[in-house]
Amino acid sequence: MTKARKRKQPIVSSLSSNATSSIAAQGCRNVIRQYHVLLKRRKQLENDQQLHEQSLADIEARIHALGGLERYQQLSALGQREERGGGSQKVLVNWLKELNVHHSYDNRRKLRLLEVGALKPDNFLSSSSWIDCMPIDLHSRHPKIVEQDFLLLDEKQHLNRWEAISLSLVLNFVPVPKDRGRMLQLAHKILVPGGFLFLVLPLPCVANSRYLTFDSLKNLMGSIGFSEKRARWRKNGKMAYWLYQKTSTSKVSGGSFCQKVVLRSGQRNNFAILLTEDVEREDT
Ligand SMILES: C[S@@+](CC[C@H](N)C(=O)[O-])C[C@H]1O[C@@H](n2cnc3c(N)ncnc32)[C@H](O)[C@@H]1O
Repeated sequence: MTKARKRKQPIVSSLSSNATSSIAAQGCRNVIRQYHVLLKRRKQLENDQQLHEQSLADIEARIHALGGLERYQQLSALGQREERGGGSQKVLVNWLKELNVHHSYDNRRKLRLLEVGALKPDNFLSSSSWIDCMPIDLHSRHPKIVEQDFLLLDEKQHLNRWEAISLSLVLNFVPVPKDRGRMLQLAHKILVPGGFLFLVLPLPCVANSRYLTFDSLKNLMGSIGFSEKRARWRKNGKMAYWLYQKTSTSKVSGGSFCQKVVLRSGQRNNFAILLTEDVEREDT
């Protein structure tokens, strides 16, 4: 009798329990990393005066070969599954509860949360009695997720509209340091005074960057007008989480945090966040 052959599952598309093995997780991380590298390279080529169309076409083809944004999101969603510890929203909700924020809201007046980079429409379902979440993403995977680039939000329309904003694993997706800064500054502008910003980054973005340290991030956020309420990471862990509160007006001026400064040497990554001098200052 011939032995029934087991069909091999491709590492990245399988949603079976195989996918939760550490080898599969490593495979996912590798693809996600390659995707980030290609996004950065594409942005560099787009900005290059002597644009090599051939190179750009090559990058596009490689992004396409990896499966594009849809595949990237599919792999990222694997990381959000319960067996891998679930999504970061648990950390945000727990922190808000620790700060007793939930006591100020109820079914009639819920906390208005803008979730940027939402892979699922119902991440905050278990807190829906006091959180009203609007999920947005560059590419919507569900009718309830609004397809919207956060960086292109109409600032005036969103002014003072949000009591909390979540940027979980979004800043590191953005390839240009100035756009990362713009994201944080825009979040500050559209939050109500006292509003909360939840930030999640892969730990190496801060723990092993040439241009960013935990202290410099705290100062950079302070200059935008955020004070750090909570921070969490583990040595040798994968993720770092922060909760900030909008406590003051922005004080970004005089070039601090507006250009790259090497803070540490050695074998490190180039993750950086650059701010733009306050528009309000330019207006006055
Ligand atoms: C790694 S996934 C993060 C998913 C989820 N928030 C989490 O914590 O696991 C990054 C998501 O951010 C989205 N994204 C990146 N830049 C964005 C932007 N400017 N506006 C809206 N969504 C963005 C991407 O499309 C992608 O779905």
